[in-house]
Amino acid sequence: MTGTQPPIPLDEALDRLLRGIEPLASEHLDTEQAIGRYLGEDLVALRTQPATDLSAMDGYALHADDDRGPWQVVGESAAGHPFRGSFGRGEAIRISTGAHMPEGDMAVLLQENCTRTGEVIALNGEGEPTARHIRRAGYDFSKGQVLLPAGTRIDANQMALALGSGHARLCVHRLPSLAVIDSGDELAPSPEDCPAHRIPATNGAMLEALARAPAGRIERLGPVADTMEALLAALDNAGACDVIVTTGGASVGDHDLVRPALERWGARIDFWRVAMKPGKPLMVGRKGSQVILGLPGNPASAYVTAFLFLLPLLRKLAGCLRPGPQAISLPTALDLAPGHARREFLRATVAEGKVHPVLEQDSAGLLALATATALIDRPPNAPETKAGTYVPVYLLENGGIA
Ligand SMILES: Nc1nc2c(c(=O)[nH]1)N[C@H]1C(S)=C(S)[C@@H](COP(=O)(O)OP(=O)(O)OC[C@H]3O[C@@H](n4cnc5c(N)ncnc54)[C@H](O)[C@@H]3O)O[C@H]1N2
Ligand code: MOO
Repeated sequence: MTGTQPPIPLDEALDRLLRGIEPLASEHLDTEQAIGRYLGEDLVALRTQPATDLSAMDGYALHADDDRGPWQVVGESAAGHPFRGSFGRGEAIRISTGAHMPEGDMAVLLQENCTRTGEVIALNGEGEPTARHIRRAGYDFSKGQVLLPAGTRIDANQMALALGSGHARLCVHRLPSLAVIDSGDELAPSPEDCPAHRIPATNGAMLEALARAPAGRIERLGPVADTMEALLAALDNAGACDVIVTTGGASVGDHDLVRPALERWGARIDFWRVAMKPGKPLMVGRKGSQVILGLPGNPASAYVTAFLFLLPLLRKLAGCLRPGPQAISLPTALDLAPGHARREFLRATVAEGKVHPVLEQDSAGLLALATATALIDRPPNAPETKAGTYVPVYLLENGGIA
């Protein structure tokens, strides 16, 4: 490929990046250690829940056809301590929330709907006994039922389901390892030691933080100098990682060496330049099974391209079923000027159900980037868009996927 080809559309670029990417191998982990991993196989219930009918309320269990009272309280079913005997009409069992219902066609009388005198309860006019307060056996899930498909991310709530359905261990995919290489002679490693001709290196740390959830091990290499030797050495050091992401040096300047360095290193460049703003000089290469993403150096360009390309790539390697960010639709709070020929991602905030583009959209602006909590997705050559019109939006929290 050559650099003279026009930028390719974003959807094509994403398709070319993700096509053929297979999830990494799976392994078995203790369920509580599987947080943040993606299921390697469907989660199938090993037990039925609830295993028997349970009371959903504190009160009294009685026969469903015996709803007038009064009743003699002849026993108790507490959570973890079922009532083992039998009882007749005119009798009731004290029952607590989560306790086993006695066998038979039962109803529950809430304790606030009766008056208790010694061992006798009577209706107090506030409500009747009802079977609605019974949680039926298996209403939640049944043994053998597929509960979550392979590729689902295990977060706190999915972990609870896995434990509840009987899984002490889970089959989950390995998380990809990532090397982050930032380059540029102007980059100062320490923000406290930064003369005027330099700027603090921010992209490496930002990309590491952004990728922390879907990546396993992350290696930071850099900032490295704008020389072929320094870039080749960094690429050699990144050799064992599943994914390498570079930032800076991706454009056409005399010191933009990432592409020639990748080619010299033996990588095949799949494509370079995507019709998006920010982020045009995005590059994708491969060496064996390794994928290399070359992101632009401007911080907003690096962030947006990492959000739209790096995170989905890592998620797909980690076994995620739907690795791309999910757009929501929100009304724009301000008029949007006619868009650019490239598909544009406006940094924005969300408040009171509306999306507000931030005023500074320059791709080098750190302050505007730090203000943003969302991206507005503007199609190529978008017409002027009036305030109140619904536009597609990606929320930045959780990589836009939660
Ligand atoms: N003649 C042209 N010039 C440029 C074009 C073009 O098409 N023709 N594209 C522009 C676009 S779009 C972008 S985006 C930038 C991207 O350039 P590079 O990827 O080569 O990035 P650098 O030149 O190395 O840096 C750009 C900017 O970002 C700062 N930077 C870089 N790395 C970091 C870092 N780790 N932490 C903080 N800041 C970083 C760097 O100092 C520069 O200010 O190219 C345009 N030019
Ligand atoms: O399109 Mo570049 O990524 O902003 O400045």
